[in-house]
Amino acid sequence: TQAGCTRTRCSLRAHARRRAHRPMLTTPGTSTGIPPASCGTDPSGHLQPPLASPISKASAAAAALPEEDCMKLNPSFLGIALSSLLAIDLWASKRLGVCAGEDSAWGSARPLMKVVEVSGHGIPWLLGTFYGLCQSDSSAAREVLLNLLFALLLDLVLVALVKGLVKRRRPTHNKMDMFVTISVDKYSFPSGHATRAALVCRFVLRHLVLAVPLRVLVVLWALIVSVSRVMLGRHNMTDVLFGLVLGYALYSVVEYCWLSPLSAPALFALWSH
Ligand SMILES: CC(C)=CCC/C(C)=C/COP(=O)(O)O
Repeated sequence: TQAGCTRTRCSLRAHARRRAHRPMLTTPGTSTGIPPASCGTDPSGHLQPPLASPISKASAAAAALPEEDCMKLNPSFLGIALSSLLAIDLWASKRLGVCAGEDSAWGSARPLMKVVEVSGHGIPWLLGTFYGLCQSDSSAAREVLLNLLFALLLDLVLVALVKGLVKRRRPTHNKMDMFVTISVDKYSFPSGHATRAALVCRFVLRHLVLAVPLRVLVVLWALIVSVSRVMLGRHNMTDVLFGLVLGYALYSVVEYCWLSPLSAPALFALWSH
């Protein structure tokens, strides 16, 4: 937004300079010669005399510009809505960070929340899947586990890319005492735990034959992992919500690119005993 404003200001100044050095051939106010009511021209279409205050000077400069430029000066509805949403997000996330420290309101639950954190961490999931893959003796199980491994790796890469692009800092109340992190994990958008939780949840529900109570437990686990990110103060709510959406969508990509002995014979040959 800052860069956008600076660009708009520069373009205003450049426009104003060009106009000052140019004989007026058309009616000022629009490039078509029709004066817009909002641009500070008098009814005959001439510029109003310059005003004393800096704000008035800025309005006068804007008045000398075509209508499109005047419109750029107005803050957009989308911009205001987005800033308000982010402000609410920061405020609510701080209030919900009840396990952010030992001295927080629910500080005694912090060790339990950290166990939940490890249950959604990339390392146990990667190692567990890899171990399962080495141990499996049925080709059907190998296919599922190989695709889970592919999904987990894809998730790690995608989250790292988005974190590196967005560069949103973790909440100020977060203590950086997380179990194994990589460099982009100093950023918080999106939550890697939430993406993984949604992805694994969809994957497990689709490919494992489980009794209903176990299916409910899997969904509850994904929800608890996600909520715990905000409670631990690791994330703002929007990081987690976006993470859940991303993980859910990522599963569709995995399903679309499903690896099978037909589509990736070399990969399956590697794991066949
Ligand atoms: C080092 C490996 C293999 C994974 C990193 C997992 C991790 C630390 C993700 C960060 O999650 P949040 O974005 O939810 O804090």
